[in-house]
Amino acid sequence: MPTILGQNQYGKAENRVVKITRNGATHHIRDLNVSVALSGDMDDVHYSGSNSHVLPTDTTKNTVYAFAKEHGIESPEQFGIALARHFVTSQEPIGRARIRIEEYAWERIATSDANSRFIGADEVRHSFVRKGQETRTAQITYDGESWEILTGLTGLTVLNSTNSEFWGYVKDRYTTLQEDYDRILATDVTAVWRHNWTDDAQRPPHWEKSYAQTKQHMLHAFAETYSLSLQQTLYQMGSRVINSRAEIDEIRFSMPNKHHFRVDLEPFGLKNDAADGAVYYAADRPYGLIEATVLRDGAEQRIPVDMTNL
Ligand SMILES: O=c1[nH]c(=O)c2[nH]c(=O)[nH]c2[nH]1
Repeated sequence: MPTILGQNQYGKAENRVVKITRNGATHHIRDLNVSVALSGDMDDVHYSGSNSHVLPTDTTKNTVYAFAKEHGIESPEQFGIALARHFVTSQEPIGRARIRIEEYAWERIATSDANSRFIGADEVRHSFVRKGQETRTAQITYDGESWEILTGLTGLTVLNSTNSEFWGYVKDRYTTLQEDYDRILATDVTAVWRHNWTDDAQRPPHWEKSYAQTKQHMLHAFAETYSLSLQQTLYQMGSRVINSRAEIDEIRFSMPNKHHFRVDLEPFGLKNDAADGAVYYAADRPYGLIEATVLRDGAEQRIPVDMTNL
């Protein structure tokens, strides 16, 4: 049977880069996981094994580390842009570069008052604790002409202990779920959003500020929405981001409904009402999985449906 080569890409995945920047005794840390995928005129290496167009994946790894040293890491987006531009513009056969980045956040360990009497303040400026919060993600794609910058986060765990109801749903012969007028709403937010910056001729967004504020808008919308379903909360979070951030046209969410079931304590003669402060069983699986994209009116839907399940 004759065959032909379809879509293909290659590169080094999951390069773990930790960059320390020293400002006197105060150090700064950026901790990234960077994956490179290159594509272009790669027929020969697949059909005949000729490597004449192949920049080794080992070289792409080295480039990631060298760029961290040479250019620093101002933001995952800036770093990904520098890398993608380099691969596409320096290698004739490479027409497209996709850089995926996860960033792990760290925060400084605060000195205890007792210790600061014994050690200089400077001595603790190099100690960090990994933040238990979200992982930041980025995917940068460049075809030599235009950019697509997808930023996101995963593992942002949030919980409302009230202001959530779920009732009025379809009931068929298999429905056993009781309507609930005061439940816990908890989820691990995974989100990916697309910036409308595509053109080198225009000034890019301030990536650091944009990320921090987008996350805040999501958190505020989660906390401030009186929820009748997780779907409604998701939509409120997306709308808040689109309405508040002019640089973002599209955002996609994947949010598990982390069910908390009120425990039946009647056998022990105990009431367990939400209104009095209840005891819940936090189930880990199965979980409802609510996923949707929220778009600026008129914008095109471009974030792939499965982008949030990588
Ligand atoms: O917010 C919810 N949305 C649903 O679609 C759903 N389905 C379900 O059983 N519980 C919930 N909760």
